Amino acid sequence: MQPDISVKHLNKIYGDGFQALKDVNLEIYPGEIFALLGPNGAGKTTLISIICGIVNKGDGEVKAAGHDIVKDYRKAREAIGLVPQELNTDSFETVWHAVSFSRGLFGKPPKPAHIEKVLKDLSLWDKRNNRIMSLSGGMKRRVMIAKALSHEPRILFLDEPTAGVDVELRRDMWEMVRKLRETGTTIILTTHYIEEAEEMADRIGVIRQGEIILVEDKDRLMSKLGKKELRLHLQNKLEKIPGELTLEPVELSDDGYQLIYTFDAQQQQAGVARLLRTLGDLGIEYRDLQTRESSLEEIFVGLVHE
Ligand SMILES: Nc1ncnc2c1ncn2[C@@H]1O[C@H](COP(=O)(O)OP(=O)(O)OP(=O)(O)O)[C@@H](O)[C@H]1O
Repeated sequence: MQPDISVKHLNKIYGDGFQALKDVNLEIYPGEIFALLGPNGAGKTTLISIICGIVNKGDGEVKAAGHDIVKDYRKAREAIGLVPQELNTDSFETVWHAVSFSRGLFGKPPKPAHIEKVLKDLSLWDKRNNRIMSLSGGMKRRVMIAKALSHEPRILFLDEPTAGVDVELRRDMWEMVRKLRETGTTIILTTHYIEEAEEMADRIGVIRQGEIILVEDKDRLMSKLGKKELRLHLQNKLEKIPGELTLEPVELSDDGYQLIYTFDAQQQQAGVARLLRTLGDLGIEYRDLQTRESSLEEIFVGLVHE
């Protein structure tokens, strides 16, 4: 199968001499949801911007839908929809007009039936005559996606689609992206959130300091890297970790008021239940507990120091 995106030996050095991408090789296939994960400044936006023709590339070859992004710029660009990180939605225009206009920017003739389908797929149909600025944050994000899909691209890039978005809206976005994939669109998203990649991606690429350090099937990657943390806020101070817990992956905070249990995302139930039972047996009381997933940055730190 011909990849929808093919990147070979791509380098990027910015004008100030900073090398943002180093020998990047990547292939993304039709109908995939591919998540590009990496910490701040890793080069995600640079890579996307090059593929989308917004930033000039250095050495190397990049193709979108089989078209070279330099020699065949128009065809390559036409195959791509981009939802940028910065949402530009302070618009007096109506949803319908904004989305139709975006299509026109690609030199495509009007096709109301397509715009209607996109708006319906994104649950924006009822809002088609509303001004964009009057919509909720979530609806505005949908409009950005609708604009990106207006010219019928087969590849959709979402640059940090849920940065700064609340949990409910994030789930909503995930659901919507999955639906889009069902229509056959190839989806590439960048994210800091490992949970987001976990929820949605078929494959994951990890980029760090301009290098793709890993491309892997999601399931395999998550079992390798995924860690969760349970933090117990204790009623009374502990001087040290009780002997019964020394075999567990438990740490005590410096002030003695928190026990921190770190576990593989895969094995949560058994370990947590055992820990809480042991605490009960020891009469150690806690007043609150929190769980959280490690951020990719933390996982990187773990990897780097291994
Ligand atoms: N125009 C530019 N000139 C010089 N350096 C740049 C330019 N644009 C980006 N960089 C640098 O390139 C590196 C990669 O930036 P990029 O925006 O691609 O990272 P990112 O992975 O998308 O990060 P974030 O998650 O913060 O958006 C950063 O160190 C950044 O400072």
